Amino acid sequence: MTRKPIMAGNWKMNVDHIEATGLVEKLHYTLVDKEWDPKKSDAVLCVPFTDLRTVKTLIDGDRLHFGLGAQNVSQHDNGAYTGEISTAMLSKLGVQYVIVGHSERREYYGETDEIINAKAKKVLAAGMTPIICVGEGLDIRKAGEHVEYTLNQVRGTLADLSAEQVAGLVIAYEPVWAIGTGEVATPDDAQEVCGAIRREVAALYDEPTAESVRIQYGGSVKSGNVAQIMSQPDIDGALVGGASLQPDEFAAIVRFYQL
Ligand SMILES: O=C[C@H](O)COP(=O)(O)O
Repeated sequence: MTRKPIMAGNWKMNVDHIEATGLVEKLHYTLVDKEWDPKKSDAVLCVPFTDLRTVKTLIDGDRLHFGLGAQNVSQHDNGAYTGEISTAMLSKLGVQYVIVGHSERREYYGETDEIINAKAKKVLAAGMTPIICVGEGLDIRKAGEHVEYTLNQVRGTLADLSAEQVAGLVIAYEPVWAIGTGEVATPDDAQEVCGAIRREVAALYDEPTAESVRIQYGGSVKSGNVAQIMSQPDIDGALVGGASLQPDEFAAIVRFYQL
């Protein structure tokens, strides 16, 4: 089984909808210049809610080979949840991927594995693909408990999902201490946990499901370290923050196989 690499740019709370047009166009032209082959890697743009419509219009109008992603969603269907956005609203806009449980959502907005699991179920029910984030903080890493801690998050966030659902989704392993810090996990560190996640999926489901699920690494991924990270057997892509705001950098990450 060969898993198609998936590079997702998480713009976080950056880039308004006017700026988004320039960023997407620059990224597109850089990739065209460098002869990116979209059959070799998926490129997904996870943009702020207010940019979704603009980016979707560009993708459709210019037939760009980018997947469209959101960074969060409500676990509720509709109703009195001021400020929230539903899966139905996202799927109507043509969103294909939704990041759920990013460590910033866990840390600043109190998202638990139960909430993230509920969100993932809603995303799947709406026909979109969740990118489920897991990963340990520095204290857990220092205590040497990072594998068990992360696997616990995997079990919690995948609870009650079917093998078929898990086979099609994306799990992003992001050690919190490596996010936005310039401190990248070594390829071996990243592989240790990504390999453990795949074995856990095999134990919870079966081998074909584990072979099919795509596992990303995230945390200070740049053009200079992506090739080494991607050379690891259980790493199928990257969830990229800061470097996804720079068209040259993100284009190089998407074309990691040519570096
Ligand atoms: O979602 C992306 C991650 O939080 C990684 O962010 P970063 O590439 O800026 O370290």
